[in-house]
Amino acid sequence: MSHTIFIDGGVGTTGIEIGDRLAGRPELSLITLDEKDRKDAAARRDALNAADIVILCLPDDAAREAVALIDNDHTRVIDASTAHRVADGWTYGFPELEPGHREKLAASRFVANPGCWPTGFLALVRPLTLAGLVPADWPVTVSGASGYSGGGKAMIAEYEGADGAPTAFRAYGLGLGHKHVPEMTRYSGLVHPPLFAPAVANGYRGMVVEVPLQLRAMPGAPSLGDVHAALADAYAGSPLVSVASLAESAAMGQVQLEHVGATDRLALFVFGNADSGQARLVAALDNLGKGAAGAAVQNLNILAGLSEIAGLRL
Ligand SMILES: NC(=O)C1=CN([C@@H]2O[C@H](COP(=O)(O)OP(=O)(O)OC[C@H]3O[C@@H](n4cnc5c(N)ncnc54)[C@H](OP(=O)(O)O)[C@@H]3O)[C@@H](O)[C@H]2O)C=CC1
Ligand SMILES: CC(=O)N[C@@H](CCC(=O)OP(=O)(O)O)C(=O)O
Repeated sequence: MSHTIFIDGGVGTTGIEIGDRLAGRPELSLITLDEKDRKDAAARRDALNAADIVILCLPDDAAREAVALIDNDHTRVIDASTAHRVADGWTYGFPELEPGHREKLAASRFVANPGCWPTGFLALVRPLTLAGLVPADWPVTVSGASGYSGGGKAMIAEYEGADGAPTAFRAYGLGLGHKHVPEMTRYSGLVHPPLFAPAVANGYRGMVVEVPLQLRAMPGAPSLGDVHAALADAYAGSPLVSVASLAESAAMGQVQLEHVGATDRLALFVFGNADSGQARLVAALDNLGKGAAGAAVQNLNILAGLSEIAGLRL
């Protein structure tokens, strides 16, 4: 059976990455619009309604408009923007979130693809709240650095353009109202918003997301082994998410922005010091891979009942 797909915003940073992953797959047929039509509401309406599955790679307002242009009762939507991530009627597109979530996604019509930062954060924290190792009211912090393609065409131009004044590293989100915090809070199972301290590094793609934990101060003072076991159990057999052993992590001693390269993998590490009872949990991913395009294609595969990793970069 062939599935008709339309990528709205197909020539943007995320849209191009998705197109690359869908190319040459005989089970999919792609609707594309000419350059002159790609922002034309009538042309987009036709394409949106002709598709079995649409992937929205648009700014938030344009994504809301695209959903409003769909006037049939069957086109299924995967929205890569922030517009619908905590909206009623939408399923959060992180299949690994918790047991049973993949099945919920497979039966959904409207899927909101996670943000890149929440992907790393939730992968580290959700198994720990589920296991009761991190209490729901624990004050959690998440920090990290992202490649500048995380900011789309505008930030790429800022770093690569002739007038660009690229800096090696900049902290942002300093007002603590980053748009990813609501989805981090809701899907982690935490009662309070995590304190989120992001930064951009002068590299095109890749990100390192870190959750530090003062294990000795937590109820039951969980060990590094307890934390590692909960993560390893949660992702056992996962084709995309890996959890390094404590020994591997300790031997590695560092995680680079480029750790997974241009792939759709998500690599998790537990670092720490058993004597001080402190841990640094780290997720490495590609913001354009599992952080955006890889997740969108994984969700498309799940919705269409295809192999979950078809077209993905392993
Ligand atoms: N970059 C990343 O790492 C991630 C991005 N996302 C999300 O994915 C979405 C796309 O981001 P990204 O690809 O980075 O952004 P880009 O700015 O690179 O691409 C957005 C595309 O949408 C097009 N567009 C804007 N308005 C309309 C419209 N009304 N109709 C049709 N097309 C329109 C733009 O056109 P034009 O080319 O003319 O500007 C552009 O091609 C955003 O919501 C972003 O938040 C999610 C996770 C990670
Ligand atoms: C480096 C950088 O600026 N990154 C973006 C997030 C990229 C992403 O996940 O996008 P959406 O949530 O918009 O879909 C930011 O922090 O706003």
